[in-house]
Amino acid sequence: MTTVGADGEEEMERDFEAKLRLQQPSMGGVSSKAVQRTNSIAFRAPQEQFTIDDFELGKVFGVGSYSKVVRAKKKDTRNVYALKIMDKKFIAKENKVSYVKMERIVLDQLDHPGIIRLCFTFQDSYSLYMALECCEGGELFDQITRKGRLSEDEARFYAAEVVDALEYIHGMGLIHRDIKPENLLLTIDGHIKIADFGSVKPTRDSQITVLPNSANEKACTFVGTAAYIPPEVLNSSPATLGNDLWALGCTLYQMLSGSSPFKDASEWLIFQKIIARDLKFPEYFSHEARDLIDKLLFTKLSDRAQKGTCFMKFMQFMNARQEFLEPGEVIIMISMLKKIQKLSNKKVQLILTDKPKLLLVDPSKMTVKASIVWSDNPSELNVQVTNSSYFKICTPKKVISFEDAKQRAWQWKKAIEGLQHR
Ligand SMILES: Nc1ncnc2c1ncn2[C@@H]1O[C@H](COP(=O)(O)OP(=O)(O)OP(=O)(O)O)[C@@H](O)[C@H]1O
Repeated sequence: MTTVGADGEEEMERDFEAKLRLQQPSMGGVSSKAVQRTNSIAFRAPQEQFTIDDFELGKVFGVGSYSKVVRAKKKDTRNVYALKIMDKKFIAKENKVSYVKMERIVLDQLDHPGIIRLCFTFQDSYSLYMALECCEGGELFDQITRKGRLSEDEARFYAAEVVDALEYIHGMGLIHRDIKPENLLLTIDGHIKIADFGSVKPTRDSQITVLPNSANEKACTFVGTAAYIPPEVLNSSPATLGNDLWALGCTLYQMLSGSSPFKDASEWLIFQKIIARDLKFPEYFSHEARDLIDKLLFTKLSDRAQKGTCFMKFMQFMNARQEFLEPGEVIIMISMLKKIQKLSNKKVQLILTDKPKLLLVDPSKMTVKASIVWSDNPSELNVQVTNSSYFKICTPKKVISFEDAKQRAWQWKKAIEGLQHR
């Protein structure tokens, strides 16, 4: 980890600000592009000249290990933010400079409805401030604590949203490394947003621009939270995407049972449990939930990270209570999309099955809202792609427009046309 003195503080201020310029990575560009290490970055979220007096401060949303997050209303615009306030001296003393820089730089380049958005930053002599999109619904952790545990339907809904955002994060070549219910925040209307990107690590082929050395930094350093750390990290193996799968397994277990699977009185005892894979399922877990969690918590990394099997188990878990599927009917493609309407846009799951069937499902209840009449004839059913994020499904009666944050518009067209020509 970086040792920080007065120079460290200066470096932190400089990197936090956007004094430096450079090309932005092309979003959705070539995935094999190497991690860009650079001294200069042109930030999307601007460094403003605001002061804390420009805001009316409200309740404290939460306190992290090196920050306090406060509800803050900008006096002139009346816009509300979650202001993450970090004391410069404390950050320097606690060696958290690299975390702050990483979070600032990474959040700036991410753009997904399931990820907290960074709006702008500013600073004064004592503190660094990050104005984040506000999550008024609190932490998923509190939701679990309040209810004791969540139903499988609720867990399915949250798991689908987390997986959606995590797929995007992994697709950008990032390992989050601190997935846990405390870092899954809820919007006022109950949707999940992943927060706390201080522990993020870019993979070698990441599309994200980072500062020099930060891709190698902390590679084998112990980061994250004890109860959610995979066994290989305890053996000093470098971080992989498998870290987040393991943590997702622990989080899903916690949603369904109320506590994390390897909970114990001390970190040492927790680590013993993790290494021994001392995993017990309450008897009320469904077969599908057990199966998925069991897979996500495979000790052997190569088994855990086998994408196909994980996806299959996830689908089985998601399908477990979906009466709209006939026995043996298989989901070919599923996406959380925005259905674009005149007055307000709506989040929907678009599902394509092998029947073939095209269904619009309410993601919070997993109930069918509408079914698009299937036809093998392209004049009666076709997909028009505007760009990788926008497409329309057209039938003689109806045209439905969608926005796909994961930019899979062309994949949707291919999947539907593939079934028409089967
Ligand atoms: N955008 C937000 N909206 C509402 N609350 C938030 C937001 N961001 C963070 N919080 C709250 O503040 C807490 C601390 O934030 P965060 O995890 O980012 O801080 P940290 O110092 O990086 O913490 P950690 O110790 O987990 O690394 C969160 O757990 C959450 O309760």
